[in-house]
Amino acid sequence: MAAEIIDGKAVALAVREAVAADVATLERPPGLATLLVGDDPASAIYVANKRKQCEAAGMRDLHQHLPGDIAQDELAAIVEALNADPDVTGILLQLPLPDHLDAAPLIASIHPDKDVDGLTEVSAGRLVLGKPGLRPCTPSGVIELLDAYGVQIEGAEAVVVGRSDLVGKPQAQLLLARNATVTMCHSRTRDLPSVCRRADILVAAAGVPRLIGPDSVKPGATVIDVGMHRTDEGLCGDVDFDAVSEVAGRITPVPGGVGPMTIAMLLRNTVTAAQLAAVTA
Ligand SMILES: NC(=O)C1=CN([C@@H]2O[C@H](COP(=O)(O)OP(=O)(O)OC[C@H]3O[C@@H](n4cnc5c(N)ncnc54)[C@H](OP(=O)(O)O)[C@@H]3O)[C@@H](O)[C@H]2O)C=CC1
Ligand SMILES: Nc1nc(=O)c2c([nH]1)NC[C@@H]1CN(c3ccc(C(=O)N[C@@H](CCC(=O)O)C(=O)O)cc3)C=[N+]21
Repeated sequence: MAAEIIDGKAVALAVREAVAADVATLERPPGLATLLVGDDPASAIYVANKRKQCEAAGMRDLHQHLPGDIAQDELAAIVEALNADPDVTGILLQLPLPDHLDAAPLIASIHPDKDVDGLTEVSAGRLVLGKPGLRPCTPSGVIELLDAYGVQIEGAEAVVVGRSDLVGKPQAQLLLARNATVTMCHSRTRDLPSVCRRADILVAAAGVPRLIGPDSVKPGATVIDVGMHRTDEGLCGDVDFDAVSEVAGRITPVPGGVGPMTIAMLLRNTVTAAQLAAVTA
């Protein structure tokens, strides 16, 4: 039995329509400041998509394309100016940055109520403590997909492969907050396939092309592929899609799975940030 394909494009479209409806009820359109430093081609495509969808949802696109040789203190000053600017609802610093820049202090300096990527220390703390706040886009998009397909999270065995600050760690926290039994795997995990086979919900975010094969999947499990790799044959994920589809109950494709959700949740977060700003104004 082939697995049901989880259609991230369709769910993302529904989220964006709901966001546009929420934007229409706000007094002022939210403004999203995307910062793209340098000319990484993949980042340029992502940021272009974010900007296009931001405008389509009725929000203001406050993009800045900065030179690849910008100094750390210049970039820090731009973030500070955006923090202070009431027209700026959300700030997104596209990663990775060029090698001479240190991303950590820049991310840390983003005002937590404008942190639409959910990457600041305050946002991470709010997530862990179960307080309202802005959640990282990719893992919250994964939760949205699970909900859209009626996958039961409460009580489920969830295994997350990867423990990055951007994806794996917040993914585990979000699943835990929904009462899954969560296991986190990483590069030092002994016998990854046997741990993965416990999963009712398996989230692959290791950044290793086709790391997850059919021997790592319990029959009927829901498999979510966060990985994104450009190969000569096109895009692929961290999951061996063709082989795993024969075992899994549901599976996300790459492209058309988690990727579109990341952008939809960024727009959702921008509306949430506008609402947070309205409360504190
Ligand atoms: N679709 C989307 O919207 C997005 C997709 N991505 C994609 O998701 C993937 C992961 O991204 P990100 O979290 O930023 O990546 P990172 O490289 O920051 O983290 C990778 C994690 O996977 C672990 N890992 C690496 N190799 C293995 C292995 N062989 N077995 C088990 N664990 C392993 C690492 O372990 P350790 O900690 O021990 O080093 C690390 O925790 C990438 O392909 C990225 O392109 C990322 C963001 C958004
Ligand atoms: N500060 C920051 N926040 C991020 O959220 C962030 C980042 N930096 N750096 C890089 C990763 C990667 N990322 C993706 C966004 C959209 C798609 C996406 O739309 N993917 C489409 C395909 C796009 C294509 O064809 O290239 C899909 O999977 O269908 C993928 C990956 C966000 N990231």
